[in-house]
Amino acid sequence: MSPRSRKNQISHFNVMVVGFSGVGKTSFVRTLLETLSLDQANTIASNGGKKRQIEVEKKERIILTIIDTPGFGAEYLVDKQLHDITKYIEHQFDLTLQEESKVKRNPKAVDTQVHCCLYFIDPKKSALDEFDIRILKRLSNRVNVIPIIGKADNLTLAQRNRLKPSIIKDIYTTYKIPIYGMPDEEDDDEDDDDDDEGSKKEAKPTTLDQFLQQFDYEKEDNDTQSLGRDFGWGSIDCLGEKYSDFVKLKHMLLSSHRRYLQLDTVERYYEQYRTERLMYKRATKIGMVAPPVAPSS
Ligand SMILES: Nc1nc2c(ncn2[C@@H]2O[C@H](COP(=O)(O)OP(=O)(O)OP(=O)(O)O)[C@@H](O)[C@H]2O)c(=O)[nH]1
Repeated sequence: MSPRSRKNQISHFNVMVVGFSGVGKTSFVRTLLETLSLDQANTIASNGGKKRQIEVEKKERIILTIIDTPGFGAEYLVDKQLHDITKYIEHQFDLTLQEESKVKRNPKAVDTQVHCCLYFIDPKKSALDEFDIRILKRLSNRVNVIPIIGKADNLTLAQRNRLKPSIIKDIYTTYKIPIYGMPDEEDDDEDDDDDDEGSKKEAKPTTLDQFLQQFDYEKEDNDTQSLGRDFGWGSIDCLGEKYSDFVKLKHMLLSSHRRYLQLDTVERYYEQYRTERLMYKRATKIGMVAPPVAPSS
């Protein structure tokens, strides 16, 4: 590939932020955009300003799209909101499926699949509750999920040190939710049979522990360019490793893990969705599944 065509190659990377209302999703997005020295001209607003698209690295030509979803509100609406979020993710798979089935594919088709979903956990909780579990289970069926402890500056160090292992235990051991980074049993078996394949997989970073991040942000009115929160008695620098894992997460998302997240999306989630759709189509064709009936008025 010529240096010129490599330069012109664009990689789309799409990240979704999900969580209950007020857990700091939008503040996180703002922080990320601030640290990327966002050129406002490159920001596009759609669906009420919930989607932002930017070019993050000139050399690699990555276009980052952040989908900021409305926070979960009343408990009775959680399932409806969750349904809308999963429908959005599935719709992006449908677009790829449609594109793939064309005789002549569009070489400029944009990859809109959601490569990663950051799930913000309310720091007021002492452990995951039934809603978190339900949301995490459902999302991790369709997308790479990375759990985040939002607004963790509200916690003392002791509280943080209790909450983090408790969440890890719930996800890995108690509920066995297949979030991003969870080693899956099939992979272990394959590794035993195939050493080469095994060594390739080892290269994939799988440290869930590092993914539980905490964030803090409020931009100063006088714009002194410090990304932090001023409490009067002192201020917190959200880019400081002492207070927040923001810098680590940003590096993982945009550099060290980006390709793995994109690959996993295609190989694991899209392929699974594609198989489900094709099987459903075949089943409806031979009459095993009745097509959905419109409700009678
Ligand atoms: N202490 C603290 N406050 C925060 C942090 N992040 C956000 N906040 C504050 O929490 C409030 C809600 O933050 P948002 O970022 O709007 O939360 P959200 O999750 O986007 O909320 P919805 O849009 O309702 O879903 C705001 O007043 C923020 O200033 C944080 O890391 N620490």
